[in-house]
Amino acid sequence: MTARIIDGKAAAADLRARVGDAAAAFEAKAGRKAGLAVVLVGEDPASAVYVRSKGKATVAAGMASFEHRLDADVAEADLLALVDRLNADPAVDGILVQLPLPKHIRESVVIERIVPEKDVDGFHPVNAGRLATGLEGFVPCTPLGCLMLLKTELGDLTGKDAVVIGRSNIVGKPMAALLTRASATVTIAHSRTKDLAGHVARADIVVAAVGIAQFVKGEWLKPGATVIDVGINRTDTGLVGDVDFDSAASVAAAITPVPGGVGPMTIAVLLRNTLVAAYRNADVAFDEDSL
Ligand SMILES: Nc1nc(=O)c2c([nH]1)NC[C@@H]1CN(c3ccc(C(=O)N[C@@H](CCC(=O)O)C(=O)O)cc3)C=[N+]21
Repeated sequence: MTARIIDGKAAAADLRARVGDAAAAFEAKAGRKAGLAVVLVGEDPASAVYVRSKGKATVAAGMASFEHRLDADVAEADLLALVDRLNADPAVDGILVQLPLPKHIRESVVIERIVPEKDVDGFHPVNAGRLATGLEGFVPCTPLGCLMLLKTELGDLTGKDAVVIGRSNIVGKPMAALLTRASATVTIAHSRTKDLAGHVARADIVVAAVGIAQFVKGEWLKPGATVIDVGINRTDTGLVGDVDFDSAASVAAAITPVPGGVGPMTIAVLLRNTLVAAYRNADVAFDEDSL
């Protein structure tokens, strides 16, 4: 078998176009653009590239982009003061503080300072709790993008066996919560799971978010499985995912490539979350399921 390649770039372009329409409608109703503030601390080149592409995509979707760059040695208190200003700014609907932060700044303190209503990353513990308990909040962009790709690929996920490899707060845990909410049967595994191959062999859906290049082998997969590769690992030969793509593509029914899979969806969902925040914060009615 040779797997279908799930085109994340096309799916992301599709979502961005729908967000663009809804952003224009928001501006007409609210009399202002939806706004996203992105904060970058330091000069990490990869982070700078992401922040630039987020800003471009925000403007292209008809929303306002506010970029704040702080020196790598900025005091934690100064970053918190900026977050306070953004929390209070009515032109800002969403706030994203690019991670990772320099070692001297406590990420958890910064994330908890963002008001949950503007936490479009969905990293605030209040939003994590809302997802876990089925309340309305914000869901982290990468796992929500993965869920959208899975629903497009498979339709209803009820009763499907899913294995999520990786248990981070930003991908693995929220991914498992979303799949559970979608009535899949979910196993959360990780790099030290005993007989990981045995767990993967039973899965209709495999989400790899373990952060180890080409960790998941095609031989582990159930023939016909759907594979979502969240990994972005820079190697001598270029970008590779957490899945050994060539061996997996000969067993799976469908698989996301790296690049061009989950990554572009992450940015499109960030725009989606920002627009949803704008409608909620402006108290303008909106069918969130239309995105
Ligand atoms: N507060 C915060 N929120 C984030 O969402 C966040 C963050 N910090 N820190 C860094 C990670 C990483 N991230 C990516 C976004 C898009 C691509 C993406 O579009 N990738 C393309 C291109 C990859 C490339 O060529 O580098 C692709 O996979 O096709 C990748 C990675 C968001 N992150």
